[in-house]
Amino acid sequence: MKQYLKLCQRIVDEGQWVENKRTGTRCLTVINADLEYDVANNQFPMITTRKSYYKAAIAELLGYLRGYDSAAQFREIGCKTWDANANDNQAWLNNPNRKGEDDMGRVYGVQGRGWQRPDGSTLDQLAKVINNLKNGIDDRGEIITFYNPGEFELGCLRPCMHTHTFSLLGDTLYLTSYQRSCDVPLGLNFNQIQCFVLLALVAQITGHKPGKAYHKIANAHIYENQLELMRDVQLKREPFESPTLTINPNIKSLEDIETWVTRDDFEVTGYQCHDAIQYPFSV
Ligand SMILES: Nc1nc(=O)c2c([nH]1)NC[C@@H]1CN(c3ccc(C(=O)N[C@@H](CCC(=O)O)C(=O)O)cc3)CN21
Ligand SMILES: O=c1ccn([C@H]2C[C@H](O)[C@@H](COP(=O)(O)O)O2)c(=O)[nH]1
Repeated sequence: MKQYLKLCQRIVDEGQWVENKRTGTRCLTVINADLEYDVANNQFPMITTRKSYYKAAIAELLGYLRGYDSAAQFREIGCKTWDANANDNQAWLNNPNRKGEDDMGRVYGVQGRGWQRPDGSTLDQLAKVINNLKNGIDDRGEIITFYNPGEFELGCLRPCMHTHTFSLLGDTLYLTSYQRSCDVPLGLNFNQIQCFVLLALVAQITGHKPGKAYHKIANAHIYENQLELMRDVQLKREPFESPTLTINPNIKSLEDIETWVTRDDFEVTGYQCHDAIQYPFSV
């Protein structure tokens, strides 16, 4: 939690204003942030200086792992975060590749589970990584990437947290996640949780101990219409201790994740937080 507040304060103190053409809203911006989550000791990185909707963040991750491509599928599992980008983003609405209401196109999990090869077949990146890790193999390329520049025009948004690298050292599993663009008040609250849960979950289904998750961010920003709430409200609050996360131990395979797991298979204990803050969202 301290590292999150430190990054927010750094943006407030040292950030530079950058115009953003896509949203039309300027962002106070810094380059390069490194965050770390201690999954081994179950220090669940939930924001405590405002209410965090962690179940929606986990549902979003489950949707990515299942290869969802529609905001309706995300809504069904308890996550509304893709409604705006699928249905209110003018550039996407004008894009002839959009297949209708709620379509997100070839983003995130579509690339992760069905990367298109030139011969028309598809590659399931996630299944490859999980199979290898289950068999104790780390080929130094246990990488899942959602970033496919050749298909950007087929999706509503380029992936933000775009690449996840798993590393096995003895019987401990590590994760390094890369993010190109980060909405620190809104998105990072979700992304921290997702890095943690991705490592904890993959460790559980591949039979390893989780170590640390390393989260590397290139462009970290606060939108102009979020700045006052961050600077004058959230940053004035004292954080509480991190809660812990319990994952249903019956989750044992990728197939379980694909078929029956829900956001209610994840429970947080000892979460104490300040009042909710509603940050504006830029589409
Ligand atoms: N400008 C922007 N920021 C983002 O963080 C973001 C995007 N766009 N587009 C794609 C996804 C969608 N994400 C989102 C979208 C909405 C919330 C959000 O509204 N969160 C609220 C309430 C969540 C709830 O009620 O479930 C929050 O207070 O955290 C969070 C992440 C993250 N990404
Ligand atoms: O997981 C996510 C997804 C998105 N974001 C934020 C980062 C940016 O503010 C926008 C995306 O805009 P681009 O113009 O495509 O960079 O969404 C996030 O923080 N986390």
